[in-house]
Amino acid sequence: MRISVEGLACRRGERLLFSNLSFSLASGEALVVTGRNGAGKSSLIAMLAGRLAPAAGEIRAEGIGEATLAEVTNHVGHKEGLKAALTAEENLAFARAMLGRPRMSPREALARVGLARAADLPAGYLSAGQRRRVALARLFVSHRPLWLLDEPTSALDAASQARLAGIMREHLAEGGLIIAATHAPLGLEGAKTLDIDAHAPGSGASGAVQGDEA
Ligand SMILES: Nc1ncnc2c1ncn2[C@@H]1O[C@H](COP(=O)(O)OP(=O)(O)OP(=O)(O)O)[C@@H](O)[C@H]1O
Repeated sequence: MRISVEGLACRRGERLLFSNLSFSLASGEALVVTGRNGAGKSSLIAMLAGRLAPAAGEIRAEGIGEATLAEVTNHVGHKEGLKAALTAEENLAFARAMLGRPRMSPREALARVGLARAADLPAGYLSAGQRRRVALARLFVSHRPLWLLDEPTSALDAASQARLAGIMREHLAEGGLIIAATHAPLGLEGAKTLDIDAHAPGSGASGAVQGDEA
C-alpha cells in the first residue's frame, strides 16, 4: 500500500493553517508529524481520516484494491472516544463491530497493551493513561494497515511508551504504515518527519519531508 499527499492545504474557519504539504508513504514506513500548538497536526490527521475536507490538494491511496482509504485506516484520535459506562472490553467489542475486518478479540487486544486485568472495569473508572491504552487497543481488534495516531503517547508512563514503540515497530515490520502527530519522540528510528510549521502561511513552504526522526 502507498498513500500520497499532494499540495494539501487546510483552512479552519477563516484561517489558513498550512498549504503546499506533500508526502508519500509506503508499506513499512512511518511519518512523524510535529509542529507548534495549533499548527494543524490534528487537522491533518482528521483530513487523512476523511473527517475534514482539504482546502486544496489531494490524498491518494494505491494498493488497496476496491477498498476506500477510510476502510483501511485505524484512527486513534486526540480524544479516546470511549463510552464511560461500558467496560473496557465492551468498548473494544463495539469498536471491533464498527471497524470490521476482525483481528484480535477485545481481551487479547487489552492484553497486548498490558490491561488484561481492567477488561471488566467501566471506562469511566480508568485513569487517563489506562483510557489511552484502551483506545490504542483498538489498533488490534481490526486488520487495518494505515494507523493514524494523534498524540499517541499522551498520558502514557515510560513503560507504556516503550510498549507502544514496540507495537508500532511490529506493525511496520508487518508492512503497516503509521502517521503520528506528536510533541514527544516516539522511538521510531528511520521514520520520516514532517514539520507542519514549515508549511504555515508566510513560511516559504517547500513541501519537503525530512529524513530520520530527531
Ligand atoms: N472546528 C473548527 N473550527 C475552527 N477552527 C478550528 C476548528 N477545529 C480546530 N480549529 C483551530 O484550528 C487550529 C489547529 O488545530 P489543531 O487541533 O489541528 O492543531 P494541533 O497542531 O493539533 O495543535 P495541538 O498541538 O495543540 O494539539 C487551532 O487554532 C484550532 O483552534
